[in-house]
Amino acid sequence: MTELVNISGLSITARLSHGDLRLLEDVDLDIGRGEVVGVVGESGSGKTTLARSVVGLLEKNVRVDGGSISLAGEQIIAPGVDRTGRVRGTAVGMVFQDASRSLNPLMKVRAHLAEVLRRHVRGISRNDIERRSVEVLEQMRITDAKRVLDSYPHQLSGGLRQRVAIGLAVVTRPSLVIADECTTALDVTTQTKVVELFRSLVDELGIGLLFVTHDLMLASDLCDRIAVMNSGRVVEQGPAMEVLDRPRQDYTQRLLRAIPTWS
Ligand SMILES: Nc1ncnc2c1ncn2[C@@H]1O[C@H](COP(=O)(O)OP(=O)(O)OP(=O)(O)O)[C@@H](O)[C@H]1O
Repeated sequence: MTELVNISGLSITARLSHGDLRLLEDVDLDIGRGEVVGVVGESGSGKTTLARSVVGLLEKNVRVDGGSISLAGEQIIAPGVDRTGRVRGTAVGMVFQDASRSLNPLMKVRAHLAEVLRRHVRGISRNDIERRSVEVLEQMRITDAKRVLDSYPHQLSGGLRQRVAIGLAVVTRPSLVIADECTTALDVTTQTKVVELFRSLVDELGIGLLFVTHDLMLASDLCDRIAVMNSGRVVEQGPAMEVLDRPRQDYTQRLLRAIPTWS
């Protein structure tokens, strides 16, 4: 599998009024093209910090003080280096937890897609915007794309809104998508459909997917590899079935025991 993302020895610290707090400690993680890598762990283990570091969306009090992140061979993050502005929204798409919050309630879906396309595809024509918008919604398995384009977010179901949010993340044809707890707000049936959609997008488009979740069952359904985080460190990583069926670390075993239906 061709390597797409290489995270090597990444350490990140937050500056607080009473001193420094280590958020990530010496994290190594690779993502290949056409590969889904799940990042799992308890609340506060550092999953979101890791995901946001790849797109440079860290808060002002947070700094990278060791290691690096490369995307398609280009270093985008290192101490004192932040080239994420040039890949965010173009080479890297993002989907966050709550689609209704990432969509502007006053804008129709058509205007959302047009805004992203105009921002990232210089000189794109009106016809191409319309063509690409319909195409991406169809890629999201949305059958009535024209109706959805003419809808405001509140006129769509939660599942459809999340499909639109995923469409917005992939409309610029990124090589990597980062999804942070993007199914958490959905009911179980809709979660399953979103997971199936992600799997087919990754297989069809050959993108890499970094899938952050606290839900190990979901991770087992979708991910090729899994990294388990605890207190800012990756404590275990490997092929999903290996990590989940034969966990080596006590911490992973405890996470699995906390799922009543896991056997
Ligand atoms: N800017 C910041 N300043 C101070 N502390 C921070 C900052 N950002 C994150 N943290 C702390 O770092 C730890 C890791 O947070 P992070 O959001 O990455 O965890 P998480 O695994 O994604 O958790 P959750 O599943 O609840 O979203 C938490 O204890 C959090 O409070």
